[in-house]
Amino acid sequence: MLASPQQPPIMPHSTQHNLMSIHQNGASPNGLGVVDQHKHIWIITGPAGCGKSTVAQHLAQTLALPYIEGDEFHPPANIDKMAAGVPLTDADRWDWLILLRQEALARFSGCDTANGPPGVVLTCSALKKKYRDVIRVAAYHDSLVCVHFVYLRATEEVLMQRVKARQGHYMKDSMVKSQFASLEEPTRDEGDCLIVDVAGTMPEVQDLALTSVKEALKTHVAAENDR
Ligand SMILES: Nc1ncnc2c1ncn2[C@@H]1O[C@H](COP(=O)(O)OP(=O)(O)OP(=O)(O)O)[C@@H](O)[C@H]1O
Ligand SMILES: O=C(O)[C@H](O)[C@@H](O)[C@H](O)[C@H](O)CO
Repeated sequence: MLASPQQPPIMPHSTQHNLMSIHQNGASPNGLGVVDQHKHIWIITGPAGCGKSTVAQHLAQTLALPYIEGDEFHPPANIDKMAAGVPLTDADRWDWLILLRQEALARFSGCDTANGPPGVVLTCSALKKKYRDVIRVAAYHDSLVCVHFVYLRATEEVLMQRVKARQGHYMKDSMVKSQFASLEEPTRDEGDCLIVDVAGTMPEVQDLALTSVKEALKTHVAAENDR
């Protein structure tokens, strides 16, 4: 069993780096009309059924960024456990979280933003603050990496309905309660989390998430310009 990783708190990266330029003509690799030298990891988080995959695919497609489906990186033992209706423990999740962090960084390795993607979109439930801290370590060794969480907020009742209606998925609605029991919603103190209400229709939620990400990037750019 792995010990719980101890990490010091991390400050939001948006105030830490120098912006290179803003495109004058609006054309940019990330589709936002903004170019900077940073590599942004957008982690779409929340309990089972909150819409992580749906939102992440939309963001990745619209912004032309690589997309990593975090659930594909669970070891078979974790999937078997969840399919059997047994909630994962912290110990079940540490290696998976580290793997996701490595996978996101791998998309940037060996490339600067002129050659590689300016960001990556990753789905990960990241239910607890200490799980988010594991992902935040991505920024420790590369000052150009910025980590942002997009938390999809919903009530337990809404997610019960959505998971119940979903066909052919190992995660059944009986697991939603335990997901909420583990959930530590991001607080303002964490500084790098966007919160998106997912009560609306799918297109509404996708638009909200996209707008939030664009706003966060603009804020990042403005903060860099002020430095
Ligand atoms: N805003 C929405 N309104 C109605 N249904 C939605 C909405 N967003 C997603 N759904 C549906 O809810 C279900 C869960 O969505 P999705 O698979 O994207 O969630 P998820 O967070 O990735 O789930 P999991 O973590 O369990 O894989 C899907 O059937 C999806 O079509
Ligand atoms: O941390 C967890 O408990 C897991 O990541 C779950 O959230 C599932 O992977 C996901 O919800 C699939 O339905």
